[in-house]
Amino acid sequence: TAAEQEIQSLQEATIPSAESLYILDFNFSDCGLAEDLTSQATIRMFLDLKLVQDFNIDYKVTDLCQWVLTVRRGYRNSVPYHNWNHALSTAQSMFAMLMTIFSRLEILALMIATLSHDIDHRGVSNSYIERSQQPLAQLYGHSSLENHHYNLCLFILNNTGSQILSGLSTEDHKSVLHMIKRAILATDLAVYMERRKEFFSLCKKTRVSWKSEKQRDLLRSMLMTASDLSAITKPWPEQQRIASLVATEFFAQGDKEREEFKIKPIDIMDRKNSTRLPYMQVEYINDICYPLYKVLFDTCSPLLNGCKKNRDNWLNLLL
Ligand SMILES: C=CCCOc1ncc(C(=C)O)cc1-c1nc2c(CC)[n+](C3CN(CC)C3)[nH]c2c(=O)[nH]1
Ligand SMILES: [Zn+2]
Repeated sequence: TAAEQEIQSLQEATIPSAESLYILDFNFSDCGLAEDLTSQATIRMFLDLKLVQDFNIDYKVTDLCQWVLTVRRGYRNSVPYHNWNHALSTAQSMFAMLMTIFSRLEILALMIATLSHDIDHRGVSNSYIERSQQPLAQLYGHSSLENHHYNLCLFILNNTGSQILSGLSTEDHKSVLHMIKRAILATDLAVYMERRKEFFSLCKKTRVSWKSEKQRDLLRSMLMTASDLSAITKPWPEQQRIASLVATEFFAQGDKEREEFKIKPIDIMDRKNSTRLPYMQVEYINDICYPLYKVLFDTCSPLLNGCKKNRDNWLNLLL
């Protein structure tokens, strides 16, 4: 079949180096990459993080190739923003950020979680799903989308031919699945806004030893959000391209909320507010994004600088 063909050619492909794919750059943008190169870039990240050798992931016998292609196919390219490109750029931010602070097993969990964290996203938010009483809402209640993304991620990991965790000991397997679940559920912004208070107060302490599992779990969760929102740190032209994708998706949800629920959508999803977009963006950056990058990278770092520059770029549209 075409799918088998695709796996075959990915298996046989010579995977380009990280440098030639620019996946170590914080300015990385996936919009230039052809589809098959996005799968190869994913394989390259697993190879360079030594995940394939450390966890003897079956690479030649398709497992990793099939897993990557199955995850990629799990995203809907009909959705303007929450599609495979978003998953890849989220994983690429994590890849670029992964500090030596993390163990091999944590790196494995974070790379699988970033790539799988929005799988089968429908282009609508949790609140829309809860209000429309979709089966997902009955099934999961809160963080319904994130629970769904995790369950699909688990399903693919258990599928014959894409069991990239089959080489792990029972104990490692158990803890990596736990870390993946925590990491994917952490991408619900409501969860992030709640847990970041604790993280910010922790970081205020002069010396923080990221030794306790509880603190490491918190740091992994914060890095998931920092990766998930990393589009806000990209160079201005890329930022504007992404803004129109996000607007397309958000305004479509707003239209549906007006039509189906006869309610006024929240500002960011109301196309009637599109003139206030720069203002809403400055708010979004100030309230949600900037505080996280500031604390995470208090020294001047590409992500913090990128985010700061874009706040000024949006401010300029206001003046
Ligand atoms: C209509 C929106 C177009 C502009 O919006 C954007 N354009 C570009 C980027 C980017 C480059 O990351 C990001 C955004 C952008 N993204 C937003 C998100 C999703 C992470 N949220 C959540 C949803 N929840 C509300 C309860 C908070 N608010 C946002 C916002 O105001 N702007
Ligand atoms: Zn996401």
